[in-house]
Amino acid sequence: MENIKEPILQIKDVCISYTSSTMAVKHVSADIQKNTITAIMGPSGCGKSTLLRAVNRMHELYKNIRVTGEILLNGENVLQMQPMEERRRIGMVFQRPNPFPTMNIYDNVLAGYLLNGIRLSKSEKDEIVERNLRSVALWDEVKDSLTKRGTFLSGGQQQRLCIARSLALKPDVLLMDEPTSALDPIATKYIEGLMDGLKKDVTILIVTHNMSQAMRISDYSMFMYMGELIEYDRTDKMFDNPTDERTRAYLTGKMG
Ligand SMILES: Nc1ncnc2c1ncn2[C@@H]1O[C@H](COP(=O)(O)OP(=O)(O)OP(=O)(O)O)[C@@H](O)[C@H]1O
Repeated sequence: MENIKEPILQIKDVCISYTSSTMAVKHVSADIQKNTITAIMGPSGCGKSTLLRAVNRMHELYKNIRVTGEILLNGENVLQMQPMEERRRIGMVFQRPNPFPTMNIYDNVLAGYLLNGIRLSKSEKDEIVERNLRSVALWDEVKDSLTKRGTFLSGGQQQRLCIARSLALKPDVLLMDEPTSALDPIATKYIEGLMDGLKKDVTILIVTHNMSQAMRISDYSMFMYMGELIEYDRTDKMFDNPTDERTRAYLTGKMG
């Protein structure tokens, strides 16, 4: 694989264990190119979500988990950043859309600011809400119902709202853990269609089970197997001509 010219994120020899006897992620190293989409693929249980969560320090919610190695964001160690700073710079979108149920649509977009006690003028708020709802192509659909709860929206709209909420803080990196797996095919296509346009502002790292999705949307792909990063390359190269037999077996459906 070519050298990554402008790595925004550098994962260096990361190992993650939930228990003392097994490692869920084993010595993973990878540089992630700025303003691209990188897909993380692999069979169930291979460590994709565990790795993604560590990039956002979500692992700190788990008892007894152990993370070694370094994860650098623009050269700064994420694992040692102030949690609030780290959450602002690295956003996350989950499998199930999770708008804050007590907040209306407008406040959901601003949630990162509201929850962190960051004060904004009314015009700043209006601007942030409109700009971010436009970036996920939701503005026209909700501009007349901004005071309604986010949970009134369809699943696909809720997920776009959650993406807008993450983008509102202008993160450097957006992590997405199977963001369309709970959505119908039309809502999925819609979100996939947006992603290319988001790359100019944010670097995306996405876990997906869906190989054709990875092929459609990503510039680079990683294939993980039993905690190891087996192959990492340009997506077209990996799908056309994988180097490792295990990658080939997975991509041709011979491995779960
Ligand atoms: N909270 C946890 N406690 C203990 N072990 C866990 C925990 N979460 C995950 N694991 C284990 O870590 C390994 C990696 O799991 P992980 O969820 O990261 O895989 P994955 O590739 O994301 O799987 P899937 O595609 O099914 O979501 C698995 O062996 C899993 O059983």
